Amino acid sequence: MEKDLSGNEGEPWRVLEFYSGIGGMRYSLKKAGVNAEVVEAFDINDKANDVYQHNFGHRPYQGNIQSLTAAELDKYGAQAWLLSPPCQPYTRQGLQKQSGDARAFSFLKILELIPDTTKPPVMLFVENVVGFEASDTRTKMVQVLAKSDYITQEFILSPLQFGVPYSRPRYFCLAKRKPLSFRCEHFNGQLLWSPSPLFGHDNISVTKDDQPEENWDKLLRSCDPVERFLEFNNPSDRVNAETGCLLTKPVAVDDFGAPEEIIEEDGYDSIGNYLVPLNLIERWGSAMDIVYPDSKRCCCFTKSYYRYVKGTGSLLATVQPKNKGKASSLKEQCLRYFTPREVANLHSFPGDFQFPQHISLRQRYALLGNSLSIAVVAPLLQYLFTQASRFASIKVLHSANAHFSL
Ligand SMILES: C[S@@+](CC[C@H](N)C(=O)[O-])C[C@H]1O[C@@H](n2cnc3c(N)ncnc32)[C@H](O)[C@@H]1O
Repeated sequence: MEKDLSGNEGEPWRVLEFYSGIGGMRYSLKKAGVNAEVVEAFDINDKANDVYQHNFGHRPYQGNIQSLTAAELDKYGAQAWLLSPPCQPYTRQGLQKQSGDARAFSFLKILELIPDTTKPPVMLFVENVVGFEASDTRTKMVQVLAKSDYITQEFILSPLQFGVPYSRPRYFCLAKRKPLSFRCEHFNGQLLWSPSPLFGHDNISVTKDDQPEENWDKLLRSCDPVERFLEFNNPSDRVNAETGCLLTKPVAVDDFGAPEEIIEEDGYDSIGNYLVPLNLIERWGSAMDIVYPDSKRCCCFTKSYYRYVKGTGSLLATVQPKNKGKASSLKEQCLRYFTPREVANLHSFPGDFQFPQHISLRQRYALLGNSLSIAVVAPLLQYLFTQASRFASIKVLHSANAHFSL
């Protein structure tokens, strides 16, 4: 029998959110319908913390996670830890130094504190880039967790598998401390490439080899079109090919093709801020990933979107040519950047998520690029917080939820 998502007989689960950024995990927890309270969030970046505070009314602990001690963590009495550590040590574009990269140290340090805490968390959730699953950091993580009595299930999933026209495959590790168990126990210790266990289908093949291309084609067809995620999508917002984008004044670009940030009089709400300058199209057009309002897929937005065009995210053609693609002149297609609100929409952030006014356009893109897809993380958290058997959950809750004081 499955337990509902409430914590300790109606009491919320106490959760710590490490590497909180702009709060993607916290939004996902809310969306998952988990009865949980984020008792503290941790991030070293003051701009990320400004955004988090603006939306949640609480400023995360601003400091290096590496310097936290087991005694400090004990004070929070948390039963679940959510972690999205830096991904640069594992990205294909990076040096792939993995656990040897200084940016990986804090994550391993925090995991190694688990046996030293008096009440270790009963659930953990880790998010990272594809590539992490083959790293020595992942090997060390699994060893540390196994030693402390955790069982794990790992996933590689993309928003495309949840109806969102957005390719952002990411690695996830879900861990539970025995005697807690997963709803689909026979996937313990496996790396799964399908969300089907999250929906209670435990008889479906979920390995990488079980995902033939025709399955992906089918998935893409079932996604919503990109236009559903646009904030400038009325005919009057579409840039006029003859007047709009051709009038765009050439914008100064740096050596990498990054346009200077020029904010139009009416702030970030003007479509004029997002037009791709013609001189940038002339220089970098062949490297651009272009999508249309009716497209069913766009590329992952990274933290360098708007600063560089190559491999950082898609551009939107606001004028649909007769022949899509680069055969038709890019200049006629009136290319524009996706706005930060549109990137947030593709990350499935709620409509009331906002940036405080002082966060610049580049900072907005950088913070969003570092964040995560709520459409993917929410069902994973729902799966994590659902216990397999009433017996197991009651037993653990008695030991894990004894009263804590802050
Ligand atoms: C991949 S992002 C996570 C973003 C977050 N999940 C969100 O929804 O925005 C990693 C975050 O970890 C923070 N960070 C990196 N190293 C840190 C450290 N040693 N201590 C505290 N925060 C750190 C960065 O500032 C960044 O916001």
